[in-house]
Amino acid sequence: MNDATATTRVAVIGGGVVGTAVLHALAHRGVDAVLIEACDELALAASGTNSGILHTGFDSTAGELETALILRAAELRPAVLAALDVPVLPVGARLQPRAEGDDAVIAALAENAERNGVDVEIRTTDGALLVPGESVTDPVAFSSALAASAVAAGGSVLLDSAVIGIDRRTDGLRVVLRGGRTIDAEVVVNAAGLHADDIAAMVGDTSFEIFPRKGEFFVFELPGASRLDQILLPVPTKRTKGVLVFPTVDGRVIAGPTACDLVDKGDWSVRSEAAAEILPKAIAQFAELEGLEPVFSYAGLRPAGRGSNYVIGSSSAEPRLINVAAIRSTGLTASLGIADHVAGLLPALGVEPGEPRPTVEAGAPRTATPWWQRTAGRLAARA
Ligand SMILES: O=P(O)(O)OC[C@H](O)CO
Repeated sequence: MNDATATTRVAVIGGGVVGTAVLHALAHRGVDAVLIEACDELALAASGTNSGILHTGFDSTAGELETALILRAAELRPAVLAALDVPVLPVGARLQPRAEGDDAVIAALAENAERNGVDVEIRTTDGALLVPGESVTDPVAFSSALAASAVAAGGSVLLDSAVIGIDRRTDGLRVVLRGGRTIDAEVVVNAAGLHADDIAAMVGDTSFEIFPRKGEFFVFELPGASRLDQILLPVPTKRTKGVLVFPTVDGRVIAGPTACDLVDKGDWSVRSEAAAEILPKAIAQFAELEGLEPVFSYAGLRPAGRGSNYVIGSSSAEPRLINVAAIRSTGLTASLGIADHVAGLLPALGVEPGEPRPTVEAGAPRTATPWWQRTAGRLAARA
């Protein structure tokens, strides 16, 4: 697509896990679609700096759109992952009671899991909540493989293509890229993560605001034969799942994240106080971390909505723009469900997707450095 103006039925803005999942869903339904990403690689920013955990939704609030899409994603994921060469550790999670009152919280979480149809068990020996369906993946490989599969199925990806404007036309929207190229589309999907509010504002939609909720992580290498073969969860709150300790697909252990509300969408630094916020909580859950120096640290920025969560639907200012915004850290988990939901919004806008076809096989790109280092390193270099 080197022409100054290209035409597609659906333009997807944002090459994170949500945008790539939407492109994947559309391409596999025979919808002509182009993904537009500002960076020169996919899944930098929020998607490449999260935990990489695929949650089950055991603790999600029943009845919310976020929960419905997490659960829908869980139905769709096995078939998609079977076709994509993405590393996944199906290790399950454990929430250990530690304080007075935790038993009651665990009992309530187990009831919540049952409402959501998620398998959990309260271990009789110690009251721990076991969640066998939780797993760990590489979120960059996950996103890249979705995009590669989408391209193999007929979709297109434009990298290094920052969107600087959206113009209304009689038959759709014109997306204007830095450098002057344009993409004409009947429908535009706004999956721009941290910048979804900036994209919506281009059509006069100021109905939601995105702010960065920083999550810092510390990476460890365990000595000798020590290993962690489960995701360790603290008691979650509505705002955060708290400080987790979990194994990575490349054999390390990560502790984090913090949850620190910021203003600057470009601040990917790890704050000096982050270690004190993370390490005691991590050691309380996994004593083997005591005395170990982290080998790396990184910060992710969750695209949090100010007073909103999972803002998905046609913009009030311009129906042909579908916002997929305020997708917090569960976006990796819910991405396939989100994409399925977005595909269902298209017929009302005159784009009729076909029946979904099986995912076209595609490999995840192999990189010399692990995803958490590559992405954080790129962001630091750009800062
Ligand atoms: O703190 P939360 O709730 O945004 O969750 C962060 C976890 O790392 C998600 O895997």
